[in-house]
Amino acid sequence: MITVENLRKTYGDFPAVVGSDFSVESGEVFGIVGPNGAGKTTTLKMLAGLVEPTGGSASVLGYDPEEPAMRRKLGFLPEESPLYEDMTARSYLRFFADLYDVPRDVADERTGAVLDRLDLEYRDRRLGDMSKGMKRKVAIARSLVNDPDLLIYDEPASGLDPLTTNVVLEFVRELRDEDKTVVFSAHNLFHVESICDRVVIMNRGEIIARGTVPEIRAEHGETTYRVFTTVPLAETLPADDGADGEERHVAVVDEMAAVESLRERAEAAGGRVADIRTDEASLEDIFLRLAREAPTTSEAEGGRGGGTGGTTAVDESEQRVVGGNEHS
Ligand SMILES: Nc1ncnc2c1ncn2[C@@H]1O[C@H](COP(=O)(O)OP(=O)(O)OP(=O)(O)O)[C@@H](O)[C@H]1O
Repeated sequence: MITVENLRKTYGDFPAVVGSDFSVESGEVFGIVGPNGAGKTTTLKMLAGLVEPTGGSASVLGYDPEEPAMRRKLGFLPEESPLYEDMTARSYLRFFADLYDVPRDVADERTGAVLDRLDLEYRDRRLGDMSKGMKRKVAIARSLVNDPDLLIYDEPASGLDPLTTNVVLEFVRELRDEDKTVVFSAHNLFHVESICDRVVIMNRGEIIARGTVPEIRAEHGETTYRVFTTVPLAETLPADDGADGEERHVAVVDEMAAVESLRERAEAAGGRVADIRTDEASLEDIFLRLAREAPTTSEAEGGRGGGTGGTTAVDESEQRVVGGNEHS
């Protein structure tokens, strides 16, 4: 559905995306995750044909993303959805239906079903009078007006309250059940961890880890073991007594060989290992460690200094949605 090879974007001499390679299979929910300024939006805009890459290639739905035909088959949700404040949700969605040549009755039914699932009432309210969460729901409905197979969502749940976040993420998960493919970005790792089939983690323009969440955890996460013994050993600390009132001591180790060593020494001291608990690193832990450790090509080249922040100038091409028209 999507193949990306050595995709790059440089703004002036600033490398926003440095040689990305990944593919997205049909029917997947694929997450691009990273902190502010990591290059997520730039990547998504290149896939949506809204930003021209500086190098490399991307194939989306079998098209070069620059081809207008591709955009007609895509649903793109920008990070900040520009909405016409004076329009009602209903008239706004019909306006987009017209642009995509979708008959109004079909569009009304399609977007109405989306808004029902997203729990949005007040469809005749002015967009300017809607809350941020309500506007986001209208923008999501807009992304589906043309019934696309592929959805590219930039931070769909950013800035929403926890309840609305859950509604939106649950909706994204359900899109997969309808054989849609979803690529979305997030800086909140919890969002990706809960709904993505596969993930790439970006930092400072580069992909620093990839795979399913369990794969990333297996490759980059440190599993630690809390080993409870019934006798004190050199590296144990006192712990609460066991349920049976038996004395307990605990040591935290990060490899099975150390667990075995504790077992042997506990037994040699007349005790035993009473319990072992495994603590798996969260995606958040892994991300923080990788981000700390990752040397960046761009840094080596002196292009991207430290820090992950930066201001994001809105590219004019974001306004293009269908064909070469300027709107939205
Ligand atoms: N049009 C532009 N002109 C110059 N620099 C840009 C432009 N767009 C993005 N950048 C820079 O490129 C880097 C990557 O930006 P991008 O918006 O892709 O990151 P992001 O991961 O989506 O961040 P955020 O989570 O804050 O949206 C940032 O340092 C940003 O300032």
